[in-house]
Amino acid sequence: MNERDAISNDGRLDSEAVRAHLRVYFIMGSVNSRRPAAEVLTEAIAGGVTIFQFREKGPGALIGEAKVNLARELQAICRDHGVPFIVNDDIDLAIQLDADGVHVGQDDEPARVLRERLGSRKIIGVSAHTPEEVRQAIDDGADYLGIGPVYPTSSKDDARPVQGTILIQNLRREGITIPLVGIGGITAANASPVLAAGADGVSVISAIAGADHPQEAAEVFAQLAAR
Ligand SMILES: Cc1ncc(COP(=O)(O)OP(=O)(O)O)c(N)n1
Ligand SMILES: Cc1ncsc1CCOP(=O)(O)O
Ligand SMILES: [Mg+2]
Repeated sequence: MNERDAISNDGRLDSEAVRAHLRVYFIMGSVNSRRPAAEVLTEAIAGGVTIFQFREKGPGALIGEAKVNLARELQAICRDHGVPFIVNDDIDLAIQLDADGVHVGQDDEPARVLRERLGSRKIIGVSAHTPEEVRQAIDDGADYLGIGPVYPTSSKDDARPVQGTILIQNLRREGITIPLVGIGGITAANASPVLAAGADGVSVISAIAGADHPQEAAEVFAQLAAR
């Protein structure tokens, strides 16, 4: 991530820069693609991915040194292209790699604790599924939210019930302005209602990682999210 991009003069993250980075939020680990993750990520970034989350999770996921090595490889690609590199769940890995931020869910460490550990210059994203979880995450100092699953997904075994775009819509109607993305089953064909509901971007795994042409897939999301 370009430092000047998201850090304001007082050293805090600039919320509008975070919002801009959320437009095309690509998430991937080694299990999400039949091709090498580095190839897929490079192509996806060429297509317009604006932020990347390393999510090494699920059956067959790498562990130990192999996981760290893949994370380093993907982080280097992100760095070369000015794309923020976010680590899912594994806070120690994020600290070890000096990643740009972390994404955590409701079963992970709360944002308030993570802020203590990571400081003000790192991006902290939190998954939220209810208005209460949204309020708590904001109080705890989250920089952005991941709201979903919007549509059915086969990329997360323990996903919560599908909720459509209603929570996103309601949050915006209530005047909640925190940067947020929709996640879960989002494709080029169904992304528009998520953005129309008030999401700043769409977060996807399979629609890019599983695409025959990740660059073209990312280009379509980038066009839809360009506003
Ligand atoms: C952008 C974004 N939103 C939501 C999630 C889901 O996080 P979580 O609920 O912690 O589930 P896992 O991804 O850890 O299985 C996410 N990863 N990214
Ligand atoms: C990580 C996560 N959190 C809620 S749904 C989901 C999976 C999204 O993957 P896909 O874009 O393939 O549905
Ligand atoms: Mg998690």
